[in-house]
Amino acid sequence: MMMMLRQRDVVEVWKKIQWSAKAFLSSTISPPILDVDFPDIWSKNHHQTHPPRATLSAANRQNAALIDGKSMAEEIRSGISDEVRRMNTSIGKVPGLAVILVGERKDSQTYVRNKIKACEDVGIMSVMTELADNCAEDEVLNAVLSLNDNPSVHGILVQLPLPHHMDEEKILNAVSLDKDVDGFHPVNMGNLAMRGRMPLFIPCTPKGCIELLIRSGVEITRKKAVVIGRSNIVGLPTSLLLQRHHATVTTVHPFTKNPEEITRDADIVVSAAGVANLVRGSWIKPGAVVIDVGTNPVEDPNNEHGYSLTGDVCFEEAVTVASAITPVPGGVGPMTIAMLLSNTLDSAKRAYRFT
Ligand SMILES: Nc1nc(=O)c2c([nH]1)NC[C@@H]1CN(c3ccc(C(=O)N[C@@H](CCC(=O)O)C(=O)O)cc3)C=[N+]21
Ligand SMILES: [Mg+2]
Repeated sequence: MMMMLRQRDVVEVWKKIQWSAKAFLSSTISPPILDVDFPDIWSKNHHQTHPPRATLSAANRQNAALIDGKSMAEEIRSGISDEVRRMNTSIGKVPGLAVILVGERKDSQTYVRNKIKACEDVGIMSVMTELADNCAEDEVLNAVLSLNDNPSVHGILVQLPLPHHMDEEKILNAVSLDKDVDGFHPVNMGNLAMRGRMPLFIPCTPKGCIELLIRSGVEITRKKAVVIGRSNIVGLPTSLLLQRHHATVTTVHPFTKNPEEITRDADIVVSAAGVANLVRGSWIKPGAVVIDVGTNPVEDPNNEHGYSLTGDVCFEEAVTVASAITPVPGGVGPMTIAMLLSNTLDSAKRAYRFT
């Protein structure tokens, strides 16, 4: 069922990349795959070919330590709160975060509300720009540009995904490099990827994953790490960051042969696939550390909203095999928000040369 990228597709895609398409199509070498929109479709078969999911019982006891992202995030936030107070006392300034929300997606509204509440809790000033689903791309662009020029704003976050009619790349490129607290600007991402360079900001979720590992006493250097997923916002920067921490990193994605076997070789597994229960207990090497980035909505009649959040990892199974594991919720999610606050504080300190 896996989608294959045929040569014809590759050429079609390549035609979109105009700057050197002609040169390549007329040459004898194959065009490199620089697909701007490759289909990251995970096979749902993994679920069906496995035995039914285990449930936690005396027979399969929990062995893994729980990595408590919620309380680690609280600790970090309390430190940020102290720093914000110190800044305010000594120079009369506080960090400012601007959030741009386009459209009416319920999940995006919830995330944005949580981020703004987190700002309030630590004394970071926040401003919110809400735009309608059908607004023009230029309105979003203008909002970004005016925030770029606003000296009391030190971080700009454009909540993703944007409505389909908008050019996400164009809008993210417009965010001022030194206010890019999400770390999604291609220059920040490029600097993260290149040796000897320092990005101004590291994307929040990857940074949160590393912080979880370090605070749990997990040594990253020399470890085999597998990152499941290669999205721009999580999988890719997490791979880069683990590599900078001297792990040997393998990326698993929908075109990977034997993802189960490859994952089972890892000392550290970070899953950011966005598929509920993709990673079964059999994917985990005994004693491995599992970081579950997935926040997948699954139907849940017992929940007041009719759905609840579940990770990429089949928790009941993995918890009997791993040495440590993050829960969902209460793992990576709260750390993502803590890192956003931390990036915003860093940005304000840089802007005011406050140390
Ligand atoms: N420009 C941009 N930056 C982002 O960082 C970004 C984004 N767009 N779009 C959406 C994703 C998703 N994301 C989450 C943040 C916190 C939790 C979180 O705190 N989760 C809680 C549970 C929340 C709940 O129960 O609703 C937890 O895991 O414990 C989850 C997901 C940031 N994202
Ligand atoms: Mg992905």
